[in-house]
Amino acid sequence: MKTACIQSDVILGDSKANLEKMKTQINEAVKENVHIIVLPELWTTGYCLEEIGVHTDQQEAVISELQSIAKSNNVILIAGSFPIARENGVTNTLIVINNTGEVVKTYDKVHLFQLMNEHHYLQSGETDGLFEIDGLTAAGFVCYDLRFPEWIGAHSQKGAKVLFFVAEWPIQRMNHWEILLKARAIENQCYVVACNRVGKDLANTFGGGSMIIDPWGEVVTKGSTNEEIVFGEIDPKKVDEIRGTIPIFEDRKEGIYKKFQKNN
Ligand SMILES: NC(=O)CCC(=O)C(=O)O
Repeated sequence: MKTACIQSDVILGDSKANLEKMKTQINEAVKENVHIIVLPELWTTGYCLEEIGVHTDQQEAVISELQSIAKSNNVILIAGSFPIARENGVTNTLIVINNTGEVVKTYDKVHLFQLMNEHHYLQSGETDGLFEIDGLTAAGFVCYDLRFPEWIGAHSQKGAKVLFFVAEWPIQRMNHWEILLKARAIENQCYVVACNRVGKDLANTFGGGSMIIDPWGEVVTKGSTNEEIVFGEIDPKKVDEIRGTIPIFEDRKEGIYKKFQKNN
């Protein structure tokens, strides 16, 4: 499955301009016959959290345009995350669109990142990130979720073979980004596909470095710190091969873990 991560820069608070730019980049990716395209976290608005409520109205039109793009190009979009207005506030929501243009998954970021003030402006999600694409079980997460291995692991234990991460991850913690992505691939014996933005906002410079990592922890492809499209292949058979070689899911000792948690 040929996969592309579009690690774009983001114009702060300008959904229309960001969509126009993203459409051009999606067209470029489509020319390379990709199966799956992954976009970054909050790429329509960036982290303009103080005024995020003003931008939520425009997201429905953007998502509907992406649905048409997915359908007309026969491509799956792990469409990044969007600020979505809910009853209790605004969530940072990952959207997955299949190749017939249907929204097949919405996942609200569960772990809000205090260092970037998300907890002051956003509501956290409470539901899982599992979905199916072309008969393959996958899971999607948003940025800081990467630091929570129990949460990611719960998804591989439910059958996920590919883990998608969409991010706005600052450049000063790129060593964490790379090590954590590799660790999540190895410990879950999953492909990891991670798309991070580049460029700056008022508070941060973002590091790009989008990656595809195979279930053995080998880097299939890695982006630079510049705007670019990062391409790589996912081979789901490799997941089964590696799980057959070192059967960590069979060897788990669920009873012992539960006993320890209960007694402490
Ligand atoms: N947008 C985010 O969630 C950033 C997470 C991050 O930078 C980290 O170090 O974790």
